[in-house]
Amino acid sequence: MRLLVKAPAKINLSLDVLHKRPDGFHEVKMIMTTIDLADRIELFELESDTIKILSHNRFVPDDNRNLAYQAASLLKRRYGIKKGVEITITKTIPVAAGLAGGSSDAAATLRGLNKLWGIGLTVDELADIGSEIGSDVAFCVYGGTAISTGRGEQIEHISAPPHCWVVLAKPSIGVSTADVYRNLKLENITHPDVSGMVQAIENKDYPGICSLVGNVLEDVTLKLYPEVAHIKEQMKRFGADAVLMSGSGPTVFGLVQHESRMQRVYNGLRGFCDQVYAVRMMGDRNQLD
Ligand SMILES: C[C@](O)(CO)[C@H](O)COP(=O)(O)OP(=O)(O)OC[C@H]1O[C@@H](n2ccc(N)nc2=O)[C@H](O)[C@@H]1O
Ligand SMILES: Nc1ncnc2c1ncn2[C@@H]1O[C@H](COP(=O)(O)OP(=O)(O)OP(=O)(O)O)[C@@H](O)[C@H]1O
Repeated sequence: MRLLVKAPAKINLSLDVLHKRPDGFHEVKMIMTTIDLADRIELFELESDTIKILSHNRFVPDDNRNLAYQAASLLKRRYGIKKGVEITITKTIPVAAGLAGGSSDAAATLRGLNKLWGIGLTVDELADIGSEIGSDVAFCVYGGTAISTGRGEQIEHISAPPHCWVVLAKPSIGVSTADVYRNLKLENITHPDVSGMVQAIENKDYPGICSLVGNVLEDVTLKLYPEVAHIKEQMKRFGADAVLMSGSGPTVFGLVQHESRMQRVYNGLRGFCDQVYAVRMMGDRNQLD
């Protein structure tokens, strides 16, 4: 049997770090929302007891370092599954970009294998399993829009933000999330108003959302990679309503309400950045699969 699953990217509209925890992770409070930029995961059931990863992207590992491999392996071990799977990953989401590409591939693999192998887990159970793979995986299992706390794995769903365009620009560098958290100076950060952002989203208050975007990891990545600051400036100059780095970066996103303005921002950025995308917010949970 063969199954196709969609693995959409996320952006962080707000990202706050509260403190460093004894386990080395950081306690976060953030708002994530799904966007219409997705990898394609194809699952093909194998009778032999193996997990095979196929990907044509040289930055994506094809062994047990791949988060989709880890998802399949975890399900096999926990539920004593003796069958195997061939996982073909067609990447659209840029790699090491702050868009949770690997996490979403893992989440889609969990959702898909739950069906393919007939395990019968609920979505909450799949999210719990996902959080063992990475902090962003639980959110990616659900999709939609949520407040994430803990190390990112505790999910509280909220309503979708109002429709708008999201222009994404990724400079040609990959960023290590661990490096960015390691370089964060907790005593120097200006905390974004996460609760205000929740209110603005619930009220479908687009100007409110634009005025409240904030990410405490942005300053860290901007210092490490000045080209990210340059992209931010350009995106503002071309007229995006709000501009912010997503996750640990380096992707910068701009929110734009009107299509003509979106075209201006998109075309302007394409002039000096290889990876530019114009997509829609997809912050409603029911739009997954
Ligand atoms: C930056 C974000 O993408 C925002 O959504 C997430 O916080 C990171 O999520 P992720 O990539 O799934 O992160 P993980 O794979 O769990 O962790 C990678 C590394 O980032 C650091 N890390 C991650 C999450 C967190 N709350 N605190 C941390 O300090 C840890 O050093 C960890 O070893
Ligand atoms: N399925 C996968 N797709 C992409 N990268 C993967 C995958 N599995 C493992 N990786 C590894 O994970 C690293 C981070 O890639 P990924 O695209 O998930 O980062 P990210 O978008 O910054 O994630 P996040 O926003 O959750 O921090 C890559 O450098 C790659 O080696």
